[in-house]
Amino acid sequence: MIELKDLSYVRLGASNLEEAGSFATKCLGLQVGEQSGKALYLRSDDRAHTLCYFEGDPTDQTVGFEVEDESKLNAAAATLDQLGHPVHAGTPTECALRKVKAFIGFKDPTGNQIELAVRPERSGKRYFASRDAGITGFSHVGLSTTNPARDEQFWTQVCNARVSDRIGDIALMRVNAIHHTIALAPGRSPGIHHVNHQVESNDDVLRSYYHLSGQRVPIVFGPGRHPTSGARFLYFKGPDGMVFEYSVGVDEIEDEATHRPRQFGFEPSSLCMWGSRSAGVLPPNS
Ligand SMILES: O=C(O)c1cccc(O)c1O
Ligand SMILES: [Fe+2]
Repeated sequence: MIELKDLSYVRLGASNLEEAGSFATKCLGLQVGEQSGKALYLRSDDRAHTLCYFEGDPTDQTVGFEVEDESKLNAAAATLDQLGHPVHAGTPTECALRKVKAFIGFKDPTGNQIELAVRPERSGKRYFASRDAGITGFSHVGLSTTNPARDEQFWTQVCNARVSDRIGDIALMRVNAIHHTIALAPGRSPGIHHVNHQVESNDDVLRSYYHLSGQRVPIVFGPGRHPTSGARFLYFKGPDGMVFEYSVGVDEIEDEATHRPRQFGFEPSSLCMWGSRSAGVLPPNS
């Protein structure tokens, strides 16, 4: 079994790197860790980066997860290979671009580009952004799925994710105590559905609602509250249509051994208990 320890980074192709950088710093509230040539490294916590925008195709999107060490990485490569997922071992140049000691890349059954990494770089400097969005960290990703049951099985049976809750057939899955690190989202093609950062308080969610509205950033869902994780949230659209989510107050699963996933209906009240309706984002295109 592959054991994912944590979410490590997302890599997003940007059609206009300057625009992406401006959104990330002035709207989202990330800190530029480093700008090197055609890549922009952005920080949200004490790591060297958690988001990398690179000049390229916006459909080129990758999620990186941390695994324990190189021996676990090698075992993961063997497992994936056995299951018929072609595995690419990161070259030294590719490792340097990700600021990790080693990584492997593969595709999940939908075709999402996934990487497993060891020893992602930390920074001696604390995260300090020029826009105070109240970000406390990088928390989860929504991943497109063309077959929710098949992909839930892959993530739980191969990668040791555990289902915390389901909305219809859509699984919210954890890899540690946090309610979910991976949320599956039905879609027609692979890709990242949304990128979540946690913020400190309800005030931060609402402050951002007004700030982003003023910057003419499209708000696509919320402010609202998820009955599943209990989090208060706001979703908005960034460069090349990528959806970002702020949330605060995501539950932790207290007892790993006894937690049973709850089943929520596939209906709007399962996504927001305050009555907010999404603009085609959740469920996608509805
Ligand atoms: O936080 C959640 O519970 C949640 C539920 C549905 C969709 C999401 O993106 C979520 O973050
Ligand atoms: Fe989310």
